[in-house]
Amino acid sequence: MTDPRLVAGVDCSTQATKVVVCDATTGEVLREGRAPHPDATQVDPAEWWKAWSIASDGLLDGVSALSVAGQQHGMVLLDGSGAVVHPAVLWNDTSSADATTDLVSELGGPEAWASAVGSVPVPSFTVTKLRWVRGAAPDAAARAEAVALPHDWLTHQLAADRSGIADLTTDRGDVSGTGWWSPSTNDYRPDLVELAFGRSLQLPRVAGPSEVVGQTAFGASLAAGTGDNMAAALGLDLQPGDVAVSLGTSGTAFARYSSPTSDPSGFVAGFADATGGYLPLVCTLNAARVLSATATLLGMDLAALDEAALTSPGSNGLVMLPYLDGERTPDLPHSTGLIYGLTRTTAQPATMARAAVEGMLCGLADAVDALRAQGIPVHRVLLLGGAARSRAVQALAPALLGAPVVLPEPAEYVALGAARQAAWAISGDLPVWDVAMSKPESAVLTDEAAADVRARYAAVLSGTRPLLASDYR
Ligand SMILES: Nc1ncnc2c1ncn2[C@@H]1O[C@H](COP(=O)(O)OP(=O)(O)O)[C@@H](O)[C@H]1O
Ligand SMILES: O=C(CO)[C@@H](O)[C@H](O)COP(=O)(O)O
Repeated sequence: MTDPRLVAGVDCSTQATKVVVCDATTGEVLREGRAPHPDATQVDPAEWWKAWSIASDGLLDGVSALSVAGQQHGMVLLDGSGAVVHPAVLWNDTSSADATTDLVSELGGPEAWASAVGSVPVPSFTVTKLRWVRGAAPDAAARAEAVALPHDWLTHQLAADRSGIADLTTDRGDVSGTGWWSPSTNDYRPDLVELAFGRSLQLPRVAGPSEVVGQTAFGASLAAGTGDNMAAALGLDLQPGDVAVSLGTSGTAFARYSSPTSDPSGFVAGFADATGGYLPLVCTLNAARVLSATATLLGMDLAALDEAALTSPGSNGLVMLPYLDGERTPDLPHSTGLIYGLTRTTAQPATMARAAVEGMLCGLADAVDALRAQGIPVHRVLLLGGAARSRAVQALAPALLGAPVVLPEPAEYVALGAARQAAWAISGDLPVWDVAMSKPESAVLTDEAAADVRARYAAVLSGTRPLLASDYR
């Protein structure tokens, strides 16, 4: 028996699957589970199914509707029977860097892409992975009949009432990160699939924002689902003037917007949201894991790193370019991290801890500035994701981001947004769920000191850009 008061949301993100079961009217979280994913940039989707099974174990009794949000962009290639033909290539896999350069130029350059699909592809975009797989795994490519995103695939696995790949579905939000769908025309560009892959593929049907797209074996209705950032926007109920800065595996800055954007510089991706609107977004490859890697380097845990960064009187000119996994924004897929400004004074664990927090936040400060440059109002920043739990991040963010910062109560906002979409799908109304907010730690940087930190970061980036762009291939 299902209970219309119980809805579930799933976040199949990079590092883990998280599941929440909520009260459909209030959004109160009643049950919660999570399970980790392998630490890799190419992952067998069966691992997501395994993680979902563990994370949802014992939680689903009575759930009447379910929605899946997923990490954006991952390429899941399926054969005619729906079997996976190659490990999913994730958003943070940079193997398609050369394919990206070729594809961007073949269509006529960044302007042509921005005008066709609202975004200039970087190696995260699915379209570049399609081109890459042709050369890297020709046998798998030859068997492929359909291409799906992580949330499309998991939704398809959960739907007990589908007969094959022709029944695959996606939504506007997630499909807007493929590079073959235009948010401004709401249409696929099959010619771009052919440009990348050399032939056509079955593409999922784009479901409406509050549509029911199937039924699970346990009797719940399946909502359309969406990309993880679009789901976070729903979970936070972002309003005009709100910018979310999410510090998870990726660093993202995004806002809901009433019209499509198109940034030929490639900084701002012109995505769609999960409600029928738009979600301009800037994404960096390096966020929370910059802090965990620095903690490992310094032989500290995250709490000690935090304490050290807060007690340091400043970074004293020590700059960390935090491109530990290559970087997406700026577009430097082959780059590595860089520490600049070592002296006997700055060669201290606390200074290094401070430089790591500052470096990560400077990347996001550039992201927020890029949204401003697109005309998006930034009245306040909502800080979320794993690394927003860091007290040092909370204290440094307002001055570095140049905006008042609020902290939504720690919660799984992607999974919550998916659950809210599930409630919408079965009731026909998008419920209003309260999000409790608090103020961050008192600021430890003056605006002047923050401007200095950002100027040094910008100078090190521009001075070393040629080296970062070409080295370490
Ligand atoms: N107090 C903290 N300080 C810094 N990083 C943290 C803290 N708590 C969790 N994290 C980091 O947050 C990350 C997970 O964040 P999350 O938003 O769940 O990521 P994702 O959605 O990409 O899986 C992990 O890398 C973890 O180390
Ligand atoms: O690629 C993007 C956004 O364009 C990433 O934000 C992914 O959607 C992965 O998100 P997390 O796992 O870091 O939440």
